[in-house]
Amino acid sequence: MDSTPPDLFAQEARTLADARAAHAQAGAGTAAREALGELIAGYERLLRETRRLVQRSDRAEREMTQINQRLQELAAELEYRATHDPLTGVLNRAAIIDLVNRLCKTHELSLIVLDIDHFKRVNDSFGHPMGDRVLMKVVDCLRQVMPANASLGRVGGEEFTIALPGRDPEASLRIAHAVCHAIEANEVGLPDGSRVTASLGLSWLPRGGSFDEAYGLADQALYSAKRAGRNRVARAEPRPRVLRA
Ligand SMILES: Nc1nc2c(ncn2[C@@H]2O[C@H](COP(=O)(O)OP(=O)(O)OP(=O)(O)O)[C@@H](O)[C@H]2O)c(=O)[nH]1
Repeated sequence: MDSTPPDLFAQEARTLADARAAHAQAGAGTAAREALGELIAGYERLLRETRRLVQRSDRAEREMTQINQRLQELAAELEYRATHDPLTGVLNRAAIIDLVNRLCKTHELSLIVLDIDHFKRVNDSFGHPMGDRVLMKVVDCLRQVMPANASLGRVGGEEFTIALPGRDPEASLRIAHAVCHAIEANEVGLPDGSRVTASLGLSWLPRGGSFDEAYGLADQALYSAKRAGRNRVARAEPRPRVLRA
C-alpha cells in the first residue's frame, strides 16, 4: 500500500504546469509572455515557501505530541512516587491515610496494623540489606493472602496497615489470622533459618469513621498482641453500628 501522504498542493502544481505550458507557447518577446513568466516565478516561490512552512508546522506538531506524551509519563511517575513506598512498592503513609479516610465515608471498615516481631534483631544480626529483604518478602506474602479489595500501606519502618472495606468484624478477624499464619509459614531465607513473625492489631468501625480512630484502636490491640507474646492477632472491641430507628 502507498503510504506517501497526498500532496496538499496538487491543484496548485497542476495550475503551475498549465501556466508553464502557456508560457512556452506564448509568442517570444511579448509583454504577455514576460508578465506570465514573472507570475510563474512568483507563484513557484510562493508554493516553495508554503510547502516549507507546512513541513515545519508538521514537525512542530510531532514534537509537541512527543513532549505531551513524555509529560504524561512524568506526571504518572511523579504521582506514583508521591504515593508509594520506594522499597516495597505499597502505598506510603500519606496515601494509605488518605485512602482509608475516603473509604470510611462510604464503607464500614476494618483496619489491620501489622508490626514485624523483633525486627531490630534481623537488622542487628544480619545487616540492614537483609532487613530490607525481609520487608519485601513480608509484603509479597501479604499480597498473596489479602482479599482483592484490600489496600496495603507502609505506615512506619516495619509497620504496615491493611484496610478491609465492607467486611464484618468476624470475616476481618479470619483474614487477620490468615495473614498472621501466612507470614509465619513464609520462607524468608534468614541465614540462621529462623522464621519471621508479626503481631497484628485489628479494629472495625461502622461507616463514618476515620483513619485516626481506626488506627488508634488497632494500635492499642497491636500493643496487646505484642505484650501477650507476639506472633498473634488481637482485636479492639468493634464499635457498635448505629442503627436507624
Ligand atoms: N532494614 C530496614 N530496617 C528498618 C527500616 N525502617 C525501620 N527499620 C528498623 O526497624 C527496627 C524496629 O525496631 P523496634 O521498633 O525496636 O521493634 P522490633 O525490634 O521489631 O521489636 P518489637 O516490635 O517489639 O517486636 C529498627 O531497628 C529500625 O532501624 C527499613 O526501611 N529497613
